[in-house]
Amino acid sequence: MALAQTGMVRDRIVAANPGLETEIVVVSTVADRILDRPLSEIGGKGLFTKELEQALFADAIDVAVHSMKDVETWLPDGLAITCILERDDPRDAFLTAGTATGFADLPAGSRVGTSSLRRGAQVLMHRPDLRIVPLRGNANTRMRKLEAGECDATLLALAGLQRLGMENVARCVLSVEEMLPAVAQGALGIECRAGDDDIRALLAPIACAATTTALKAERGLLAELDGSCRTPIAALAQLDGDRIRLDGLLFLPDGSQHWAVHREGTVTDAEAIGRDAGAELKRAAGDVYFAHLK
Ligand SMILES: NCc1[nH]cc(CCC(=O)O)c1CC(=O)O
Repeated sequence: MALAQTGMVRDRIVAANPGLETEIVVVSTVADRILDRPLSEIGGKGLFTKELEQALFADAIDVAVHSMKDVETWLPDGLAITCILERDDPRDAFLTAGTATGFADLPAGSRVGTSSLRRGAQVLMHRPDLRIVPLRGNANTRMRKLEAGECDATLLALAGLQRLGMENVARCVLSVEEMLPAVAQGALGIECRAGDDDIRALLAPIACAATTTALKAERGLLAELDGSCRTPIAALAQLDGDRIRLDGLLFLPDGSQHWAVHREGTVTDAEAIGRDAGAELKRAAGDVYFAHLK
């Protein structure tokens, strides 16, 4: 998926800057190498970005293409996300080798394969009778495991499937009411050295203002909470002209309890709206919740 989306972003950069010469440098990350444990156990999301950031510092690359979902809340000094592209569909897709049309009609006791705390908690919130089993690997590996019967169903970001040209494997796309996406799901961002004005200028034409605003709110919410992969959090901001609506959910990992927040306001306040929503969730869930996750 990373290679597919990097190629797409490169094509966008070249389309906006005709004649520009580019080279794709493949950098593998810890998250690519350790596939047998949940990310929440290995240590969170820096795992997708650390080696790319080292390559930026070392001048081995000039831009790093990230799924914004995998980008930590705080970036290292000297680096910046200078460009966020127009968001693809942020929703999750439901996949099964059986006959179910969504997780709502899976037989009781079915095993849903996911190593995402957010997806697991949210499935259990709606269907406490289902079982969550760990499942990692790229989309093809997960499909193979699904077909081999390691689980009865799984969930994957629709945007990722689309970038691989695999959206047809989805049995259905889950509504955001059923499965609120991860912060920034479906959005790609470009990180570069903060002072690199030449690169900034090349990227400016492909940036999306609406997505940038939505992510300010969602990432603002995350920043107020413990924005690591150990906290099951979901959030989605939707824009309508100069209005922004933000929905957030915080769960206990077993789905037995959740806290919801909804905020509306004007786009200029996006980040404050996110922070405010995050603070409300934090207050509602209480310190005990966060102590429990540490
Ligand atoms: N955690 C891996 C990851 N990071 C971003 C995406 C999906 C693509 C996106 O959100 O841009 C995925 C795969 C998935 O969750 O199914």
